[in-house]
Amino acid sequence: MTNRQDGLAQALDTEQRTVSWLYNRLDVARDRAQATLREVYARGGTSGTRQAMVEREALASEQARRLTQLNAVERGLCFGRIDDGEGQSTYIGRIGLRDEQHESALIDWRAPAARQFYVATATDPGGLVRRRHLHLKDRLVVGIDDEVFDLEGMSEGDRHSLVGEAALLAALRRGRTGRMGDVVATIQTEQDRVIRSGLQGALVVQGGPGTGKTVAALHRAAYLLYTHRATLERRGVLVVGPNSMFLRYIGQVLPALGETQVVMTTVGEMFPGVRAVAADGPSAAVVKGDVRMAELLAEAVRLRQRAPDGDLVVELDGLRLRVPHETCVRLRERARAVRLPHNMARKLYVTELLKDLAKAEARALEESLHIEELVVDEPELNEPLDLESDLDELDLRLASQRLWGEPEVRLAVEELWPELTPRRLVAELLSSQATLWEAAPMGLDWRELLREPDAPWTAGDVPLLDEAAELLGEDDSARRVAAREAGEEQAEQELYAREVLDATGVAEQGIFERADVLAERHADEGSGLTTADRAAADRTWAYGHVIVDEAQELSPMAWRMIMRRVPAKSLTVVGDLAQTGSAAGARTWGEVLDPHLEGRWREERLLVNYRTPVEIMRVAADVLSAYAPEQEPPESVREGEAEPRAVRMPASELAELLPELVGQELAEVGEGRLGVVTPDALHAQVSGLFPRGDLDAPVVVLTVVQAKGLEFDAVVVVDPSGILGQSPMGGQDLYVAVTRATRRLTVVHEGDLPPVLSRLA
Ligand SMILES: Nc1ncnc2c1ncn2[C@@H]1O[C@H](COP(=O)(O)OP(=O)(O)OP(=O)(O)O)[C@@H](O)[C@H]1O
Repeated sequence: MTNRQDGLAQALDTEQRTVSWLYNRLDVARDRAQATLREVYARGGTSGTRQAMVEREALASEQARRLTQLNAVERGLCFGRIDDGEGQSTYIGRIGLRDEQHESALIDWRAPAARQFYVATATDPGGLVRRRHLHLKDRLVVGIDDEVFDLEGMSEGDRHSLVGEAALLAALRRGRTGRMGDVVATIQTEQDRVIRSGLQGALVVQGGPGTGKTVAALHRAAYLLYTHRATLERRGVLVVGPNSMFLRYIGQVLPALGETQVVMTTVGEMFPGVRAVAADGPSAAVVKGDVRMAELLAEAVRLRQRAPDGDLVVELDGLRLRVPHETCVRLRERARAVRLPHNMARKLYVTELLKDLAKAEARALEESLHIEELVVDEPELNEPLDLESDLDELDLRLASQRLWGEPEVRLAVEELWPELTPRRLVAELLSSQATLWEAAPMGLDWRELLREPDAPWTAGDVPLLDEAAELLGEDDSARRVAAREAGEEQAEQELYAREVLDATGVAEQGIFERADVLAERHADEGSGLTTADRAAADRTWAYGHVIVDEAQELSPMAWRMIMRRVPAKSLTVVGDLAQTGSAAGARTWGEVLDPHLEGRWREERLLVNYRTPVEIMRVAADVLSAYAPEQEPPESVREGEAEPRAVRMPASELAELLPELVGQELAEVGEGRLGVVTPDALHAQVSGLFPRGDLDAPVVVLTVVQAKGLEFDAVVVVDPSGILGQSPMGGQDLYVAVTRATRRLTVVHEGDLPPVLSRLA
């Protein structure tokens, strides 16, 4: 055995001992959590005092959460070690663990003490002499990578055990599984800056394809939850992605980091009860996303607050109740002046109108009595009646209540100031040429909006529904009373919770930070709902932090909706302006963010591409310089195994030749995954050539919109000219398509290759 092999064997042996011991600590922690859970359940169901119940619930859910977390970190529990010049070693892992003496044995990757593992460089080692990556298979240490910052500072023994292969490159060479994995072991310094950036304010992460924007944003979510758990568990974290396929692709990253309480959604799903299933054409998308749609909707609501053409006349039991036109106008203006949402202002309007109708009823009654000409002997009874002015407040209230029960009165109110739901307002608006014409501000091409009344909702409609909900408001007085009562209850719950923490000693174990968090979790006693569940179901939920991925695709109207979800304006905005595919999307970050944040946002740039090898990136750079010359392509971190190529294939032979080509490519990537990216128009036809597959299937056929944010070992781009021509952003679409591959790229074309791909000719 050479000295070096000897050193490696020794190092593996040493690390194995540490790692086995750490797994043992993990098992002990799990057993303890399980035992506590069993014990809590054994104490019975809903019997006992309220305090006992709260105590049981608190312990049970907390231990269950802890167990989930402990189970999630089984794979790759410990992945790194840093050594300082004093001979001190620190192990870094997915979770923090302590030894029997309560001394720290494994440091959570998010803790400040772990930071040096990610940021130390040869020029600025920050006191480290070595950084070591540990590669585990199950619980076995199978490999070690060392980076030495100070050879002199290391002991003789350690110098012998030095091992080196860049951990990052090893991670990047791994075949894709169809799901994004976490990268805790290999976070790069520029990504670490993004991940650990403060919670306050908005952080924009701009970077080319494959620069790790998504992965960094997700690790940032885990970091923020760890660092600000009290705030964020209470308010929740929302991740907004471009489509449900993408959400499935990234769905395992946070659970693998032990974080399960994050709400993930798309713009099309952000209005509870509505699922956007259709897509808008580029022109309609631009108009729907235009910020002037907010004015149009506000005007559409005003148009639903009508005054009758002449006087308001309601026929009731043979009486004609007449409210003069001017009175109706005055009532409407008074109700508008309170500046409440439509449905709330309606209450005021109806109350006032009913009073006027009650007076009108009295007048009508009086007139009818006069007509009958009551002649009585007693002279004082022959005085003209004045029923209207005889009505006092109580009479008016009673009369109003009675009138509100009359269908004729309801009908009249429905005509003048109807109660509206967002869906009704938007559906009726978008299918009425006359209303659109009347409500649209100058210069907005409202004709693009026209559609059938029962047309399915699109993702572009969802921000309109949300805007409408704001303008209409809901009558939430009952909910507010309940909330006030719940607030009183909360104080009581907190007291119980604090007692629980003290009594059980759980607080000392550092599992809970705050009694109010615990109390809030139990305010929903019996429903079993978590913060994430409650937040996802509530349109008006105010999140503690929002992460928007592929943020360049969002329209100004979608931004208005997102900003409503995060009043504290604590956001991570992740995207690439060079990949904007939606005609309604962003051209600059300032243009979409300044209206909400007035320049109060900071930007980090990621410049290194971890996905696409140099050879493929050269092709992508040609596309970028033709269609978005102001944008810089990122620099690839590695060389590829194969030159990208173009294959000519007549459309008539696609059915036969494409599966053949895909088969060859699949054979090249072995266990890896392959994505076929097509123009929208070819998607159905090409999909039909392959067994239907989701992300885990070896072959997936996608449009560019669906492929956004995803990656595959091999990519076959079909009909690049079709992609270029399918929308005003076709150039950006082609850039997205050719940057999805981690190893191999093939472009299939029928006619001449578009000039931007001439490198492949
Ligand atoms: N530090 C890292 N260690 C290991 N792998 C990494 C690292 N950073 C990024 N990667 C890998 O690079 C690939 C691209 O990352 P990601 O999808 O986050 O990029 P992106 O910038 O969001 O790309 P796009 O703009 O195309 O959506 C992923 O497979 C990711 O796991």
